[in-house]
Parts: sequence; structure tokens; C-alpha cells
Amino acid sequence: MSSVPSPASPLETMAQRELTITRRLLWAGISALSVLWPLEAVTGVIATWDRWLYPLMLVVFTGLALWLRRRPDKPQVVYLIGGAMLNTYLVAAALMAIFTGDLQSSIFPLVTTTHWMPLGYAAAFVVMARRASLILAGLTMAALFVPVGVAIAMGHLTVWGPQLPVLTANLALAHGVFILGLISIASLRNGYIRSQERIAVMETLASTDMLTSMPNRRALTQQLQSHVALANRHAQTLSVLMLDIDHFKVINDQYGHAGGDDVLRELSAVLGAQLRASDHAGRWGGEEFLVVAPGVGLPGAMDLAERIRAAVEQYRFSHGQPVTVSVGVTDFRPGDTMDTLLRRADAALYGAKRQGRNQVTLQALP
Ligand SMILES: Nc1nc2c(ncn2[C@@H]2O[C@H](COP(=O)(O)OP(=O)(O)OP(=O)(O)O)[C@@H](O)[C@H]2O)c(=O)[nH]1
Repeated sequence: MSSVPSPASPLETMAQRELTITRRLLWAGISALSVLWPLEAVTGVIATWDRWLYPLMLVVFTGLALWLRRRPDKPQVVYLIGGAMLNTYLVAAALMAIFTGDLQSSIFPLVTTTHWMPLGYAAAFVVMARRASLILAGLTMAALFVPVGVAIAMGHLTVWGPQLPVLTANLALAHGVFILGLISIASLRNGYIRSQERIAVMETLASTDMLTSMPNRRALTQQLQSHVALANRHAQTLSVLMLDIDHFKVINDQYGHAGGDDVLRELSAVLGAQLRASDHAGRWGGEEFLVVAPGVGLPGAMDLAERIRAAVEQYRFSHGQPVTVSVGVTDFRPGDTMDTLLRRADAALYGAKRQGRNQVTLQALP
């Protein structure tokens, strides 16, 4: 009925942004691994397991990035495999460094793996609901710090010296504070989504007629204003039809206000069925409707008006009585404003009423 392009909902935009961030995170991971693997190998500091795991992760992340390009509709596969792989690798690598070595041999892999762990938490907060990402980050932290804490408490890791308890406490605090920061950002994001949703609902309410669900006068005014501006700038054709139900007061008097409301609702459906996707129609007020037809000249507008008039006349309304409409038609003239156009349409409608109603009248002159 109306060609107003529906704006992307806030949730759609968020989903697209999440996809973009996921893509960037994957390519950042691929780039980081492409640098770290040769760098650590050449300098001889690479951990034994990383000789195999770095290339394996490189292959998996590249595969996930390509999958995301082919199937952007199924990002969950990427979130699941990518997130599980990164978190498992980091926790396993840190535990291996602690439990299989001493300070001298394991400090490098321990520090490097633990300072990548916040990436895993952050990625989860980007793509998952706050509660799920909080659970995942908490589990990841617990998987690392609980076994190490228990082992330290039981005196199993004395080979590390006094540095390990301090390092563990420091890391646990830093990771905890990082997760708190992420929770704050996630709260801000949720608040933003909710306010965007409320704005979208309010915009729809502000531009919709509650009785007929058609665009209301405010929405039609905006449409007409922008089409008048386009017609003036690009010399485009534009026509306006103003419709009014004949003797509507009598319908109200006979069938009550509710009966009159039913007629308005049914008429809006009859009207909508006659329009093209490029036409804009709505309730102008009371029992008056307006059609804005961009790209339609006078002959086309007269045809449309006659089609609408005949469709209403033939329609069997639920109160069982015939209903007719009078239609005033005019087209855009160079230099027209919205007001001059509407005045002509109104004058044409007045002419149709004066000449006996249930007819279409053209107002070609100013
Ligand atoms: N049921 C209902 N009636 C409405 C609504 N808005 C306006 N009306 C009624 O529409 C009627 C319009 O009456 P008039 O302006 O005299 O026009 P008419 O009876 O259609 O006569 P003509 O236009 O000259 O053919 C009034 O009785 C208004 O109360 C509405 O939302 N619902």
C-alpha cells in the first residue's frame, strides 16, 4: 500500500554489527597467529604444543572466516567452534605451563596464554546474551584458577617459588576486573537496544492512524512534502487524490459510532487494494483519505480515482448498506507547494460533493 522503505530494526542492525565484529576478530586472530608462530619459532621460545596448535588454529580460524563469508545467516557455528577452540586452548596451555614446568621454563607460555584470555571473554560478550557470556567467562576463569589455587594451597607447586601465588592472584584480579568492565559495556548496549526499540515503536505510533492502521496525517504530510520537493527539483509528475465518504454522518447516526468505525476500517482495506506499491495512502482526518501518487500524471490519477470510487460502490460493507465516496483529483504544477496542491485537491473534492457526490472531479486550474 505504501512504498515507505521500512528501516532496519535495531536488532537487525545489532546482528549485522555483531557479524562485522566477529569477522574482524577472526581476521585479527589469523593475523596475530601468522606473526606469533614464525616469531616464536625463530626465537626458540615456542612451547612444544604450540608447534602443532598454532597451525591448527590458523587453519580452523581461516575456515571459520570463509564459512562466515558463505553463510552469514549461520554465525552460531563460528561462535561455537571459534569460542570453544580459543578458550580451551588458552586454559589448557596455561595449565600445562603451570603443572609441567617451573618458573624458569614456563613463565613465557603462561604469561602469553593468560594475557590472551580476555579476548575470549570479550568475544563472548560481543556475540552472546549477557548472562550466557558471563557464565562462559566465569567457567573459563574457574577452569584455570580453581585447579591452580587448589594445587598452590596443597603445596603441590612449590617448584615455582613464591612468585606463582602472587602471579595467580594478580591474574585472577585482572581477569575479574576485565569481566566487570565487559558487564558494564554489555549493560550499556542492552540499554541502547531497548531505547532504540522504544523509539521505533513510538515512531510507528506517531505515524499510524490507530483506527485503520493506515499512515496518518503526519506521515502523509511528510511523504507529500518530500514528493513536492522532488517534483519541483526534477520536474517529476505527481498527483494527489482527496477522498471523502458521502453522508457519513447518516451512517454514524444509523449504526452508531462503532458502526461508522467499521466502515472506515473496511474502506481503508478497499482503498489499499486499488493502489500500487509506489502510492502512499492514509487517513487525512475524520472520514477523509488522501492518496499521494508520485510518477502519476492526470490521466493515470483520474483512472485510479475512478477505480477507487467504483470499488467502494461495489463493495458489500458489513452493515449491509451501500457506501460511496467523492474524490477530488489534482496534479503537480511547477512552483506548487504542498499547500497549493492540497487546496486544489480540496476544491476538486468540494466540486464532486456539490455535483451530487459519488463521483470524481478534476481541479486542473489553480
Ligand atoms: N465513526 C466515526 N465517525 C467519525 C470519525 N471522525 C469523524 N466522524 C464523523 O464523520 C461525520 C462527518 O460528517 P459531515 O462532515 O457532515 O460529512 P458527511 O455526513 O459525510 O457529509 P458529506 O461529506 O457532505 O457527504 C461526523 O458525523 C463525524 O462525527 C471517526 O473516527 N469515527
